[in-house]
Amino acid sequence: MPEATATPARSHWTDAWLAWRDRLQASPRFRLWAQGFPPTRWVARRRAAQVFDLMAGFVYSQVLQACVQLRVFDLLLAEGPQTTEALARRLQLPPEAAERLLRAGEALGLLQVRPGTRFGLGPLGAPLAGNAGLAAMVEHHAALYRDLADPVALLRGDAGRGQLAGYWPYAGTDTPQALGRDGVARYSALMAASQPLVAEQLLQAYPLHRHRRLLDVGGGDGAFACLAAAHAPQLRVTVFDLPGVVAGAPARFERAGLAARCEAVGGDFFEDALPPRADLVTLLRVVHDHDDARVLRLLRAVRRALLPGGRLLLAEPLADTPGAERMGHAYFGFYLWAMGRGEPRTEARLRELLAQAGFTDVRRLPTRVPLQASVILAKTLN
Ligand SMILES: C[S@@+](CC[C@H](N)C(=O)[O-])C[C@H]1O[C@@H](n2cnc3c(N)ncnc32)[C@H](O)[C@@H]1O
Repeated sequence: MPEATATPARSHWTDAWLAWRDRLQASPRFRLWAQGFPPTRWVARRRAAQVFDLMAGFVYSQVLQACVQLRVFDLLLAEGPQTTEALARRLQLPPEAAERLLRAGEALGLLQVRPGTRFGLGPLGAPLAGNAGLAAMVEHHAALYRDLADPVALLRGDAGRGQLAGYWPYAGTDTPQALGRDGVARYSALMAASQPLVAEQLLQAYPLHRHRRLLDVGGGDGAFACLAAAHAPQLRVTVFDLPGVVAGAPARFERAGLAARCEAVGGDFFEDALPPRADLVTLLRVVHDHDDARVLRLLRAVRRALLPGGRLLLAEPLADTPGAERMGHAYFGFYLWAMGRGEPRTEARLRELLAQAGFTDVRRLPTRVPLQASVILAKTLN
């Protein structure tokens, strides 16, 4: 391996103070003292619990995975609290194994012990019950979990093409148009199931009633197109995505009774012209999948597709979102690395890219749960 040429690190006036603080916090004697000293005791306990949670988080995720795969939350919502024995029979688990899972779920707030030694939904399990989008998200993490088994190999690129890269095949090819329906079916179903989580944030943040023609770029097989058309009865909607993906859209439009106002166009948004004359373009969970050069190409194509003064709505989880900091660089940073393309971006970085692509009046619109999606609105100059 060629030796990396290291740039000498610049020093800063805080270095000496921070080095002293680091040495202090790393010292076992100081830790013992801080754990016993009343004013610092609570900080020491909280830090210890935070470190433990980082260490054990992968176990918690797999407890959740087991509950979702076994449909524990759906069952408890439909049938109410149940004893361990009854649940063991329903889940087809040995009673001791069911007890282990249920107690773990209780400790994580997913389940709750109810009177009569029965288990019911806990405060974190209840929102998952009956939520097909969240369940699909949790289940597809099985692929990422396998890729993360050796995180250093993943970072060094020694692990080869991983499971997640296979899940999102467009991220590993320069000819995504060639992907057939089979290759895109799994992720398209996941996106359709989880799209309401994004749409509910976006439609609350930005009413669509002032627009006439919406183009949903990278819009999958039309899940958002349907939600938007149902939300705004005056709107005509075109969904643009890879041919293998949009092939499923007409049937969705028919089922929703929206075929008269919704249409689907297949193509590669890096190579093909986008359908013109939209007064609103949406890019939902699309930009973070691609590197800066591709994003610029896409944004310029979007600008060309918009009528003068048209708007772009970009919705995706942003890095450095207050209150959801871990979601950006930690979760999406590793997720997209395993996928093989893309990166989480801050609002500031997206603003730069939008300005370079010829957009103006860029605003972040408040959303109720920015963890699910942040929304950025921009206007075309021409
Ligand atoms: C993460 S999914 C988001 C789907 C949808 N917007 C949603 O939020 O449910 C990204 C979408 O971009 C599409 N896509 C990726 N590369 C593309 C390309 N070069 N041309 C057209 N669509 C592409 C994918 O097929 C996929 O449907």
